[in-house]
Formats: sequence, C-alpha cells, structure tokens
Amino acid sequence: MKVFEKAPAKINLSLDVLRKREDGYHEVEMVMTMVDLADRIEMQELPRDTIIISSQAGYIPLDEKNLAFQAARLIKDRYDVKQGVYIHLDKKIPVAAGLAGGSSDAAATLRGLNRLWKLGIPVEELQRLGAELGSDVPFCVTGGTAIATGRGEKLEAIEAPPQCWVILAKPPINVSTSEIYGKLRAAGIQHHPSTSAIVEAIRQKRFDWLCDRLGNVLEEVTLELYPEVRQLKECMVRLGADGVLMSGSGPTVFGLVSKEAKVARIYNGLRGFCKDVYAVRLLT
Ligand SMILES: C[C@@](CO)(OP(=O)(O)O)[C@H](O)COP(=O)(O)OP(=O)(O)OC[C@H]1O[C@@H](n2ccc(N)nc2=O)[C@H](O)[C@@H]1O
Ligand SMILES: Nc1ncnc2c1ncn2[C@@H]1O[C@H](COP(=O)(O)OP(=O)(O)O)[C@@H](O)[C@H]1O
Repeated sequence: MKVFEKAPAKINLSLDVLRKREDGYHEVEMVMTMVDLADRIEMQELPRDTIIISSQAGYIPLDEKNLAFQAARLIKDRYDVKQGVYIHLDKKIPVAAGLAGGSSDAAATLRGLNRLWKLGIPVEELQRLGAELGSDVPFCVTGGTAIATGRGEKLEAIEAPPQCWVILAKPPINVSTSEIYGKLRAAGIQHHPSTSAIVEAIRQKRFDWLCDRLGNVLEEVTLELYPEVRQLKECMVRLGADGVLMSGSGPTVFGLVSKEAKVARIYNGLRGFCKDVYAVRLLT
C-alpha cells in the first residue's frame, strides 16, 4: 500500500524571543501560517524492517540525518512497527531557507505513516512526537495559522489571515538556525513585535494593519551577518510589496501583496536579483 502527503512551507508573520532558557533553547512567541508551496511525500510499505529515503533533490541527506527518516524511525520504535517503508521526497521547498521544509516533511511523514500503518495516533500525540524531532514540527503537523510559544511547540490555533499573494525570495546563501539564535542577545532586543497586535489585525481582517505589524527579532542578527538579505528586503519594499519580512532565521524574505496586478512586476524585479523566487497564495 502507498500513501501521499503534502508538506507545505511555513512563514512567520511575527517572531519574538522572550528569553534564553537554561536548556539552550529560546522562549519564543510567533504567529505562523502556511503557504501554497509544498513538498510531496510518497510512502510505500516494505515487508523488510528498513527505512529507505529517496529524493530528486541532490542537496539533502538521504540517511538518518533526514528529518523524514527520523520521523519514520520514531514512529516505528514507539509503536513497535515491524514493517519497513520507502519514502520518496519530491522537494519543492528550498532547503535551509527559514521555511521549515525539513520540519514539514517530518510532520507529513508522521501523518502519512499513521494512516499507512493504521495506528490511530491522535493528532496531539503526533505533535508530541513531532516536538522530539524539532521545534517547528508540531506546528507543521496541523498547519493552519497558530500562535506558537514555548520553544515553538505550544500551539493555539487562530483564524487565517486575509487572503493575499506571498512572494518568497531566497538569496543563494545557507543560514544555520542555531548560529542565528546563538548570536542573538535576547536581553538586548530593542524592538519586540507585538503578537497581540498581529492577532488583532488578523481577527479584524485588516490586511493593512497586518502588513504594518509584521516583525521578526532574528532579522537583526541575520541582516547584520548577510547584507544581501537586507538588500533583498529593501528591493522587495521598493518593488511595492505591501508588507515585507524575513521568515524564521532566514534567509528567505517574503512579501505580502493584496493586488494580483502587482505580483508579476515584483516577481520579475526579484528574479533579476536572485534565482529562487516564488509567487504563491496563503493556505487558508
Ligand atoms: C527559527 C524558526 C522559526 O519558526 O524556524 P526556521 O528558521 O528554522 O525555519 C524555528 O524557531 C526553528 O525551529 P527548528 O528549525 O525546528 O529548530 P530546532 O531543530 O528545534 O533547533 C535548532 C537549533 O535552533 C535553536 N533554537 C531553536 C528553537 C528555539 N525556540 N530556540 C532555539 O534556540 C537551538 O540552538 C537549536 O539547537
Ligand atoms: N527532508 C528534509 N528536507 C530538507 N532539509 C532537510 C531534510 N531533512 C534534513 N534536512 C536538513 O535540515 C536542515 C534545515 O533544513 P530546512 O528544514 O529546509 O530549513 P529551515 O529549518 O531553515 O526551515 C538542512 O541543513 C537540511 O540538510
């Protein structure tokens, strides 16, 4: 038997860091949502007790370092599953981009194997398993739009933002999430985004408020280290995106755009600047 799952990319509409914790992680407050750019995961049962990963993307690990492999191993161990699985990852989300591609693949693998092996694991338990794999995985299990706290694993679902276009642009650099958190001085953050103001903009369906209130405290670290991300942000503002922010630890910058007529101009303008540009819709 075979099952398929879509693994969409996430963006952070806001990302605040409250403090550094004793365990080395940071206490965060984020508003996250999904966009219509997704990997496609195929899972096929194998009679042998093994996990095999393949992908058309040459630049991700295919062994136990792959988050989909780790998700499969976790579910097999925890639920004592003796069958194996062949997992094919059709990657569309750029890697190490701040879009949670790996986390979403892991979450989709948990959902898919729950169906393939008819385990009946409740969604809250899938999220708990996901938290063992990474801070963004629990959100990716359910998707939608949510306020994420703790290290990202405590979730409160909220309604979707007003529908709009999302233009994503990733400069050709690799950014390490742990390096960016590591360089952040949590006590010295000057401007904290207001989570409640973002949530209010969403509840009131005010796209203009939402665009004005976007904020990500990790920007000050990534933009300082990688001037090309700052230039990309400035370029997107100049081209007329309504709201512009870096997603997660970067380096992808996203622009929210309400008018379809503007999308092609912004997309084409950015393509002159970098190769990885996508014009997608929010997943509402
Ligand atoms: C920054 C964010 C925002 O959504 O996304 P990305 O840029 O990765 O997409 C997340 O917080 C990333 O989540 P994720 O990529 O799952 O992180 P993890 O694997 O759990 O942790 C990677 C490393 O980041 C740091 N980390 C992560 C989460 C957190 N709340 N505090 C941290 O300090 C830790 O150094 C950890 O070793
Ligand atoms: N299935 C996967 N897809 C993408 N990257 C993966 C996967 N499994 C492991 N990785 C590794 O995870 C790291 C982070 O990738 P990704 O989740 O795409 O980025 P981010 O955490 O910035 O959103 C990369 O270094 C990549 O090699």
